[in-house]
Amino acid sequence: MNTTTTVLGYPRIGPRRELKHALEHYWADGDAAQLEAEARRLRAETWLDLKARGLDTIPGNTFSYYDQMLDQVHLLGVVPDRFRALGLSDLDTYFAMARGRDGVAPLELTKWFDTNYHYLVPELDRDTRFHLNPDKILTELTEAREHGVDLRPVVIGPLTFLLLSKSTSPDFEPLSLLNHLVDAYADLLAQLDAAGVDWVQLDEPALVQDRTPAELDALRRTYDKLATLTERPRLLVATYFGDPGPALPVLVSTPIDGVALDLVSAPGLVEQIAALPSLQRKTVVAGVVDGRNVWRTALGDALSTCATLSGSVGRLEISTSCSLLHIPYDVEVEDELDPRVRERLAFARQKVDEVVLLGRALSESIVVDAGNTAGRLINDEQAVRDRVAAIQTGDRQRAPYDERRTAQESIGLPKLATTTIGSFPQTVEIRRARADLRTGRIDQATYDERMRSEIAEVIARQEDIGLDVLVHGEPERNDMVQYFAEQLDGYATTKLGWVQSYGSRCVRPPILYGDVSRPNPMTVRWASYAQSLTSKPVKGMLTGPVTMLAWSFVRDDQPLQVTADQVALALRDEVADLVAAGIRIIQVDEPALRELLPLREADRKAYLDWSVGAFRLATGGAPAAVQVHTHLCYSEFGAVIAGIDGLDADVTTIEAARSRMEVLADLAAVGFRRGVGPGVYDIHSPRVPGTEELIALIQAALASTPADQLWINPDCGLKTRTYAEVDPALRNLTKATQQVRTTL
Ligand SMILES: CN1c2c(nc(N)[nH]c2=O)NC[C@@H]1CNc1ccc(C(=O)N[C@@H](CCC(=O)N[C@@H](CCC(=O)N[C@@H](CCC(=O)O)C(=O)O)C(=O)O)C(=O)O)cc1
Ligand SMILES: N[C@@H](CCS)C(=O)O
Ligand SMILES: [Zn+2]
Repeated sequence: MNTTTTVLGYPRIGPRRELKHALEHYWADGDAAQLEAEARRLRAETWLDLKARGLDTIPGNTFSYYDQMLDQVHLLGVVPDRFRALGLSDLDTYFAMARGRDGVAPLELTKWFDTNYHYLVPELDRDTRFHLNPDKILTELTEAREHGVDLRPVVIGPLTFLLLSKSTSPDFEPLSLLNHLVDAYADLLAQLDAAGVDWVQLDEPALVQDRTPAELDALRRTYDKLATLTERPRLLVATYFGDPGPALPVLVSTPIDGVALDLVSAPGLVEQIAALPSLQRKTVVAGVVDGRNVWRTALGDALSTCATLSGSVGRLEISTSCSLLHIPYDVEVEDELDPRVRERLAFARQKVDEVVLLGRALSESIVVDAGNTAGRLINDEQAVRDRVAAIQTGDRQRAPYDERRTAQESIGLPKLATTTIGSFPQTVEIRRARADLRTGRIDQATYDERMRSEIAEVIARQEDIGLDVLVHGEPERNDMVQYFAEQLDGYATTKLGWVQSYGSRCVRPPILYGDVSRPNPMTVRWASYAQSLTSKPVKGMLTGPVTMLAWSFVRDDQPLQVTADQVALALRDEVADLVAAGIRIIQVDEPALRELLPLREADRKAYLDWSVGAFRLATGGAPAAVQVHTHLCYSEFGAVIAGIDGLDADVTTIEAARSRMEVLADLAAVGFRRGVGPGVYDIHSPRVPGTEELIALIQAALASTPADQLWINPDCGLKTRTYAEVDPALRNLTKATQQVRTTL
């Protein structure tokens, strides 16, 4: 059987974060030619590498200077007026939309489905018209041909584009622009056809979420129209991150040429494929290699899935389940990883090799090493599993809130208590100290001393600013997840396993490969040092179990719920140690609580049960007099309001500045009565909020939240900001709070 191979997308930040460095140079010195040359080099490197590895079809337009949704805004010519009015070059207009400029707010940044990648949200209104601008895609086609490579351009499909866009006119639904948008796609397809493109990939991940009958009808109309055009390449519609459910029969009833399906997150699709006769005339791109986790594929299982499918489809193409954007480039460079862990891993390059190997095995009937690593758990700790098995309901239950509230009065906080979320700016000096420790230029004692002096400065600054609850500033943390993973057994971390989070910002998700336990306290020495410098309360600062999983690559041999409880028990021990060290307030961050929420409503309750349960297990041992805080950010919270209440934290700080405090009304609606700190300072923007503006936000918050319940704080941690921004912003925050207090 002639089976071909492909991947749905590829990382673009560069194996050594070359694009990050080129972007940051450009933003500092404006040398566009240098940035463009580096981008061209990275694109060519990717295409040639994929070709050399033997991939049959190479995806195009997977490179982006910042984000694929932002590219689509440029492609469709829907740049909001406020950016056009700046009169900048195309490139600088693009970056202005991503980062803001001259007091103009950027597009909103939000999470891409249930991943840790952030996209920029297109803004559409009732007057929006599309003006196609396909130069980027066409130029890349030409560039690739110069290297002897033909690409399958990847663009976001029209449905997903509209469903992820934001309406900026009242009573206006972006979906009402569909007819105009489909015309623009028709024009695009004609131009790609004229450019000699064979296949184009339209990504429609929005189909794996619950869709209304009207949306399914829009789906049918869209692809009926696009697929009956005479001047077009062959159309591959890709869904990923789940099961398209009722959207699948609708989609395949249209005359599109192929469909890509994620058989890793939805293995049940294999049976559905067999039951859809129209697929016997189409190409099915079978996502059998997990594109978003790092475990080697069980090749024998994947092979038998492909063999089953081959009888039910017109043509089979082997692929990854989704774009490889979400995993690092190359495990081969990770020479410090425990070999027992490393041999179980496949990063993007190795996933491509797996896809190619599967293709050969099917086409040439060669035998592959089954590669099944199941049953070879490393760090198999019976004691950890026994402890999880022995968890009692009461372990997730603190004293009643009223009792806690009375016990916590001794902390002595005013109404409208002010605080920050934890991190202070990660300065060049802090990062350099960590790099110097890594390369041996300084020793551990010197590094520790530098961190202590940073903590002392941060404490003194907060006292001077007049904040009520202080933090130590998290200078010692390279990342809020990696820092803990480095200290927990059962977790590995990488040297170069960078994954793009947004724009030039990257993270190195740790690898949770076995049973998790905490050999030693992880934060106590920093927290107690900070507390020793002040009579004001210092918050201990931990990352919660759900976020520890969401921002890691997690073992897939047991339910997430069990792994979450293992991490929670390690954190519970840390909480106990912080309490024993005299810390009276402990924050357990769960910014990813919303992110892991299942894409379909039907799966959400079970998720919220275990995720909230894990948080409560981590915090359940805190005595009544210890105030537990949590912090959530990066999303809209409507769907998890009951979960937030369920966390039972004494104080919840939450992103709100950009949503104008709407979250408070949602919380009030579920009878939320514990402390709440809606962020009044949007830390995602370099802008310093003025005192009057902050007073207005605090007063808006007081409209739905009583003063003795309300906290005043920024939206999120300050690590990405500079002191020139943070210092005046926090001074305005305390000043605004004092003024509002006089009116209470
Ligand atoms: C809160 N967010 C986080 C998410 N996921 C996480 N895992 N962590 C998060 O904090 N998801 C949602 C959001 C996303 N937001 C951000 C915000 C900022 C960053 C970011 O700044 N990333 C840094 C890398 C951070 C890091 O790991 N730093 C290390 C290594 C620093 C480094 O690059 N060192 C250089 C040498 C530097 C020198 O010599 O001066 C080197 O090694 O070459 C550290 O501090 O030690 C980034 O640079 O992109 C990410 C997500
Ligand atoms: N404590 C962390 C939370 C970020 S979501 C910080 O302040 O950076
Ligand atoms: Zn945050």
